[in-house]
Amino acid sequence: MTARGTRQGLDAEDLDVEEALALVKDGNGTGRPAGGHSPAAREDSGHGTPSAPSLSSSDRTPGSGHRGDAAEHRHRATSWPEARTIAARAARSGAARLAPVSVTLGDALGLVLAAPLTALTDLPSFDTSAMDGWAVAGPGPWHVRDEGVLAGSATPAPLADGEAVRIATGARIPPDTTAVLRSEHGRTDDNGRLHPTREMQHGQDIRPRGQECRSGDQLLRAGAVVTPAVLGLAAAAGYDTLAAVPRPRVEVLVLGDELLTEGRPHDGLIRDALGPMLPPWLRALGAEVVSVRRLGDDAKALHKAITASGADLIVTTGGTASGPVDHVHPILGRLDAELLVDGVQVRPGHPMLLARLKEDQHLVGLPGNPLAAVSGLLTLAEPLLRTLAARPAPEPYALPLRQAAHGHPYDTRLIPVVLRGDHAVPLHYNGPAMLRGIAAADALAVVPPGGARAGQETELLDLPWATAGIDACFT
Ligand SMILES: Nc1nc2c(c(=O)[nH]1)N[C@H]1C(S)=C(S)[C@@H](COP(=O)(O)OP(=O)(O)OC[C@H]3O[C@@H](n4cnc5c(N)ncnc54)[C@H](O)[C@@H]3O)O[C@H]1N2
Ligand code: MOO
Repeated sequence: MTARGTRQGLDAEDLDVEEALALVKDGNGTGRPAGGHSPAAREDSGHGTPSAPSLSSSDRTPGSGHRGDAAEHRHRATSWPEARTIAARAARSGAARLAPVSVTLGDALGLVLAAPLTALTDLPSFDTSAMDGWAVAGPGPWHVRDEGVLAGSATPAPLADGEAVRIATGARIPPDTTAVLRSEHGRTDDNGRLHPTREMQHGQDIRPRGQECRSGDQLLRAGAVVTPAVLGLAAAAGYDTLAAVPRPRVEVLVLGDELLTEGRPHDGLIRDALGPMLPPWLRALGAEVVSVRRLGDDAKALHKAITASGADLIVTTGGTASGPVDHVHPILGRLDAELLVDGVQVRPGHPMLLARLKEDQHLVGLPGNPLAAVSGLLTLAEPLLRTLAARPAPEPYALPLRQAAHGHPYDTRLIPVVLRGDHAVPLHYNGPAMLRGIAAADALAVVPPGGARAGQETELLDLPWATAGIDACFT
């Protein structure tokens, strides 16, 4: 590690917990192309502060003989915005579209309506009292009937002029009622006659039948997201089931012989971070995760799992690069898959890929480094799943950065940030193998090639739970 790298490590450890998780103390200025650092210094760049561009190993060593590979990769790699567009477009092709299903209200939350929500009844479906009090006929004083009218009761007898009846909010209005007098606005005299204590308007506090809608009115358009409020409206309007776009079915295949599913890392083995992280994140992106399988680095098992899968989307983790046990590319080749995206000009995560396996089945290959996998998830899986689920694209938004963020010379960088006031504050620990930054983040900042100055408006990708809360997005 360079002196700079060591210094940054100490800086980070010297911060108190809040600061260490939150704020970048940077000013390093190492956003320069390869050549100025030893590879060891560049690897994770001192606790992953945004000080150095995450150049791939072949980029790092000019004249090492790998230069051609890097240039070739960059040539093939898709720009970050284009990769997202391609992923969304892949889901739009006719065969990929998911046929609408009929789901009970209990299962519809978060889905998108496949048909307009049309009222099956007038709302309210009968003239109803808006208040507790008396239904009255004509101007007061009134003679009050003995029996009152409660919500849910059958049609009450008509009122004669000068007559009143006790009525509850939501109860049917007796025929010939002219107004409802609120209980706090009526006084009964010694003879038991009811007097108004305020001036009254004709029809006051009566909700007439059809005030909100008539049977057949369109309440919501196809494409509306089913929120809790939509469930309430649908029930009120007479629905038991809804026609909705189903959640895309996703199968996760976790690759890597080095992965442990419990205990502490030991003997060169590490914990699988993606198995626990991806399923709930995919659900928050609208997917139904049908299975999570750990396949090790077994090419045959991977081939079999892909060919046997009936999922709309297969997500693999690891094995995207060109190491001896990186099987994803060779197997996609054997399967004659169409590589729609083969590498993206983004850091971390540039080896990510998107392939069409069948007309209605895609595969997103996430790199194994955990933050690189997050990058792939948001770059390729998010637009694909969102489009398959017919969800609306989030409105793009930007905030100024509190501190400068060093960019990669050619590629987009995604950097975890917290939102403080009207600024985005870049976080430490944003190296490709690190989750410490993203675990404390509210969003990812999209830093353009060349970096962003302090105060520069920077596009943000929200993390679903940061805005909606943890329960709202994992239904
Ligand atoms: N010669 C090159 N080597 C590498 C390049 C390159 O361009 N040329 N790119 C590097 C980058 S950038 C990334 S990212 C990785 C992508 O690697 P793979 O997708 O093939 O992933 P693996 O090699 O299987 O794993 C990489 C790294 O991540 C760890 N890992 C894998 N799965 C998990 C998991 N489920 N939970 C936690 N950690 C995981 C794995 O142990 C490795 O440390 O390639 C670079 N190499
Ligand atoms: O930096 Mo790699 O791009 O870790 O994914």
